[in-house]
Amino acid sequence: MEIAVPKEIKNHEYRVALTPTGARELTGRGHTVWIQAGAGEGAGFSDSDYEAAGAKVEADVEALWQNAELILKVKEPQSEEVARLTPNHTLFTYLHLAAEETLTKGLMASGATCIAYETITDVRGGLPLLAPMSTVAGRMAVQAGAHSLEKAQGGSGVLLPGVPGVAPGKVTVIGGGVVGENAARMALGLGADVTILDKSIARLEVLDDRYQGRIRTVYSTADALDQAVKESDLIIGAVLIPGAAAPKLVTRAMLVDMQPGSVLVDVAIDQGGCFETSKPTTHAEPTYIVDGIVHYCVANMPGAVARTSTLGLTNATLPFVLALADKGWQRALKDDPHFLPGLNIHGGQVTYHAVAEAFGLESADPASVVAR
Ligand SMILES: NC(=O)C1=CN([C@@H]2O[C@H](COP(=O)(O)OP(=O)(O)OC[C@H]3O[C@@H](n4cnc5c(N)ncnc54)[C@H](O)[C@@H]3O)[C@@H](O)[C@H]2O)C=CC1
Ligand SMILES: CC(=O)C(=O)O
Ligand SMILES: [Mg+2]
Repeated sequence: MEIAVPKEIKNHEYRVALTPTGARELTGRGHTVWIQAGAGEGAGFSDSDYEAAGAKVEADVEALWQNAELILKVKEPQSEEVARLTPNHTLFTYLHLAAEETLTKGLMASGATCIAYETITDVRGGLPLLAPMSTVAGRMAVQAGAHSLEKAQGGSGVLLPGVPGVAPGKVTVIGGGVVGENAARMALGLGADVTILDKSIARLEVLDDRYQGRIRTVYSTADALDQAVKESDLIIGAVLIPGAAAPKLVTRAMLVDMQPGSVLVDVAIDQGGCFETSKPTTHAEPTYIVDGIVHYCVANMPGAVARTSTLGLTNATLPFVLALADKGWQRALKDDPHFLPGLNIHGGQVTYHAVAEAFGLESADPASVVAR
């Protein structure tokens, strides 16, 4: 199969979708890998590293896309990339479509087959291609939040660990999944006073058992959210309803109850965000202030630590990439019931129910699409 790996073009996105190690696996099975010149540089891989793995380096981005059957990316296609997609392409990347109507319609119009990393499942009910980047983003969320609390960033001037004789800052994490647990672990490590809110009792049980009372667990209700808003120096938004737009859990009206200079880090921004006042930001300008509250809403947080993130992401994606290359998308999805929910768009139709629902569209059943 002809496989292309473009250089990412989203703001400050330095990850790459395939490492030289992955390229070697593919070329060793007889596939042709085209890597855009410089695509791996941000993650520490040179063009010659890819050439040594049997890949071909292509400087002409139009030719790269035109000749490919399978396109491997990290972030959702930007508008100039959507324009390059055709019905001959299978695109494998993060999509987060429920928050992006224009992108959804653009991908439908392209006729391409679009498979999203973030909706692939596993036997334990997890999201194995989201998890590694959620781990990174959760860990970064506390760094970003702690920095945003500094006065020069518009913050309240609270140091999360406190000092002897001065109480630590309070951190509330809404959503105790992969992002939430990793954020809580980092906040705990810093010495902050940490609470996790979740709707899942089973998840709260796991966290309670794992952290033995060092992290407070609270069932998420409107009352619990009101309380969190009044008390917290830093709130991290980490909820997810897979594939769907995030629920707005903190409204603008609630911000008046927060201490001025407190910080909201909305990691769930890639699914539209869980604070009413969130809007996507970039690493170039990560924060803004609404009603005295600092908001950090970067939709590609792991892009900033591209070396670690690329290695973590590609470890998880490689088996799926190999299946797509060896079998073609239809067989690969048909053979694996956990890969099948990755199919978000095919032949102009949305094939993921929560995405279709977000925009009032009809969805096609992915199982019948792959059976065709
Ligand atoms: N901004 C960025 O760069 C990145 C963003 N993310 C995003 O972070 C979000 C969280 O991802 P994961 O932790 O992997 O998901 P997850 O599925 O592991 O965890 C989500 C948690 O939210 C809980 N939840 C759902 N609705 C809730 C509610 N109303 N109140 C309280 N808890 C609720 C669930 O029970 C679950 O425990 C996703 O939107 C993901 O796409 C992930 C990586 C990078
Ligand atoms: C999950 C995601 O959107 C990212 O890693 O950028
Ligand atoms: Mg996005």
